[in-house]
Amino acid sequence: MMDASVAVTEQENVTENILGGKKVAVVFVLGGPGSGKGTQCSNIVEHFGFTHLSAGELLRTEIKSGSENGAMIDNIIKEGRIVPSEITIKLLQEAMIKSENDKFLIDGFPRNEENRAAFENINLSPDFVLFFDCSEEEMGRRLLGRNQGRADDNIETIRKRFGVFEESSLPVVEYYDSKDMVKKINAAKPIAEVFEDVKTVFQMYCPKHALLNQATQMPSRE
Ligand SMILES: Nc1ncnc2c1ncn2[C@@H]1O[C@H](COP(=O)(O)OP(=O)(O)OP(=O)(O)O)[C@@H](O)[C@H]1O
Ligand SMILES: O=c1ccn([C@@H]2O[C@H](COP(=O)(O)O)[C@@H](O)[C@H]2O)c(=O)[nH]1
Repeated sequence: MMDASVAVTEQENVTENILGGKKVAVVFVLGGPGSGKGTQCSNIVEHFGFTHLSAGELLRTEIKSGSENGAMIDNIIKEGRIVPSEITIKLLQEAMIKSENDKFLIDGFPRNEENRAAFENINLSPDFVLFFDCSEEEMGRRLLGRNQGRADDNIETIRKRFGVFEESSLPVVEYYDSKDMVKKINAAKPIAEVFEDVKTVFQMYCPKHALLNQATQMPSRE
């Protein structure tokens, strides 16, 4: 797996990602439950002008909206299992089309091979995959301390989520790693230190943003 300090260059030979009439850039943000994906995505949004789409958050919003799939999604999340691809992909597509932005962090998706293949079937592919690597012990501590009232942040569901991550989600990371698309980050460090490593990856990916940020000390909003 490539270390995060190795440059990610904008790929010349990838299929163009066209969605809703615009060309979009997608970065998948993967890692175990509690590895810090959401926390670091907020920092990336602020510094590099991406829009953060958390698949889990879109599903929780769908439950709250009282949609016909709400009860089914709720049950799946409480059991730590994975929602069928067509539901999650529809929510992600709608959010990307609705957004005025053209670059997206897709956080917590794809979670299994079926998710990954279904995303490829809509002719979108990620520019790269940011993978937050952290021990279960540390992730468990963080989840139990998160205190956001999430129905799945209890010890029983956390154990199931870890099992699903190991069995179904890690193979997705391995798949992208076999294509040299994974930037692995040591997520066990304090938040600010993790972000230093994340910044290195994104500065290499979007050097124009890095220069703008250096010149103005302001978040880029291109
Ligand atoms: N590097 C870190 N060190 C210590 N605590 C952290 C770190 N990163 C995040 N946290 C805390 O751990 C908890 C989980 O973080 P976060 O919600 O970002 O994880 P996540 O990977 O998005 O989780 P999930 O997949 O369950 O949504 C939060 O309370 C957050 O403040
Ligand atoms: O693509 C996805 C993303 C999430 N889920 C379900 O939601 C919960 C919570 O996800 P977080 O990323 O921790 O917010 C997850 O355990 C799954 O049950 C999903 O099915 N598909």
